[in-house]
Amino acid sequence: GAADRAEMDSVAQLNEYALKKHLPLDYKVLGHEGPAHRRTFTMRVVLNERAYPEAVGNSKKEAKQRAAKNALECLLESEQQAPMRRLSLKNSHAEINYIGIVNHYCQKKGSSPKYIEVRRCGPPHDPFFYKLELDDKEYPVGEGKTVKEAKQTAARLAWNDLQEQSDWDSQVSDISGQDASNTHSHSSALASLDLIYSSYCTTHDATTNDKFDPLECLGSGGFGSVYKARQRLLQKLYAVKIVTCQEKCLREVGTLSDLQHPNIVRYYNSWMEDSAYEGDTSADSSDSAATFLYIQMELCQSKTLTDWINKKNSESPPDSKRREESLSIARQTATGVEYIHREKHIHRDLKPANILFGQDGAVKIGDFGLVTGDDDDGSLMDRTVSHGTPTYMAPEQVRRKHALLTPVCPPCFTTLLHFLQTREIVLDIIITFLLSFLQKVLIESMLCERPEGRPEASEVRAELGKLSDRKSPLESVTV
Ligand SMILES: Nc1ncnc2c1ncn2[C@@H]1O[C@H](COP(=O)(O)OP(=O)(O)OP(=O)(O)O)[C@@H](O)[C@H]1O
Repeated sequence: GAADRAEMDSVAQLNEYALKKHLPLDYKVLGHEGPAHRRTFTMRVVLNERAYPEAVGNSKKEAKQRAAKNALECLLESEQQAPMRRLSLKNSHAEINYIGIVNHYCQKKGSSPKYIEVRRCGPPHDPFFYKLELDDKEYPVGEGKTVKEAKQTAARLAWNDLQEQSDWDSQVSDISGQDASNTHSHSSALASLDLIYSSYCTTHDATTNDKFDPLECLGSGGFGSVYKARQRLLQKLYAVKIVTCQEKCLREVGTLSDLQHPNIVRYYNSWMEDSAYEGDTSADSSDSAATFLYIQMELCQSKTLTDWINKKNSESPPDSKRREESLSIARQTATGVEYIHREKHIHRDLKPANILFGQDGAVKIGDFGLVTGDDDDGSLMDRTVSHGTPTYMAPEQVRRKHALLTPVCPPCFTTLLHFLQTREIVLDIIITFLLSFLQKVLIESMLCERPEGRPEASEVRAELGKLSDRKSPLESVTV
């Protein structure tokens, strides 16, 4: 009836949406139940590598229609949650000025790119083919409806190859004549950011207002760099993370777009360029040579909790407010972790370097690159083992390496954060402060090797709340 038609429309609508946005769309059968004549099927939509809520139907067709409906509802909801825009995979090859990027690279390298027409035959509407020659090396042939488009494609393919080269970083730093490779890669990346943004924003109406001026590089991680950038229209400051797109980064974006909490770095938008999709949603994903993933986030202060701890440790005499501030940071972190767990995620790399502070000083948990779902397949140990940073791993993961922990752990307060590893806490702290009996009990319980023996993040938060109402032995002596 009408309901069926509505559901039919859902499949059609979702197909249309995916086609228009060039997003890979897949329907996964999760299982079936019951005898053959009364069998029910469970299915879910996976759109652009994102899984949507599952749906049950009396036939595969029905389950598919309902799954499409669920996905559409989620998409609609996320569209309405501006500015929390979800990852949108835009087929922006044509919008990114790869010729400009390659030119910029060549300029720095002191070499000149040559675009060579490969073959041109048939009637005038036939495509053009160009390849880029650089330093006597030829890069893959690019195709386009116009000469410009073919050259852009050739530049993109060359740019992808150039980045794959094992000596990519050193090449870029060598050409600058600077020994600090980082400095140069940063300025080069800043220029690329500017180029990419300029060309991207002038041609893509959805992001016309999102033009950014890159201001400075805030730091680099294993997968890319984070820049302070000013949105031109509103003159607002953001942090923009640019990464060569990998699974870890997509996971980070996927998670951040799900989470909205005062103690979690706020995500605003992200976009990527992926050469696997040329409007062909059935493209083989193994063929995907992703280039850049941009993640627009709230701009936090440049100092992390690591810096905070180091500063406090260097103060003499010790800061009398330290205990109070420590408890407040730990409480806010616990609140953030409680929320992450409630949303069925596990951070897996919680450590002072990944705890930032917002402009107002509030704690902001960041770097969700190792995040995992707590309903994923596999045991907790399987999912957490060999992930994270050894000093901050959960106790059961490092039980044979306790000797490592105590001396290596940053002194004082920091270990109060360890409970954050999926209820698992590592240790320490005890060294620096004269902790009250309650504090000791709390920390010891958080250090329990059995995950089930450790308190939930919510319990830790509550205990920390109680502790912050008490005066420390140190304070009672000094006051
Ligand atoms: N939203 C932000 N605001 C301000 N600075 C940030 C923000 N996000 C990250 N940074 C800073 O940028 C630097 C690089 O961060 P990034 O997340 O890329 O790497 P990482 O966490 O150091 O390493 P990896 O990604 O390899 O785990 C870090 O010093 C971090 O403090």
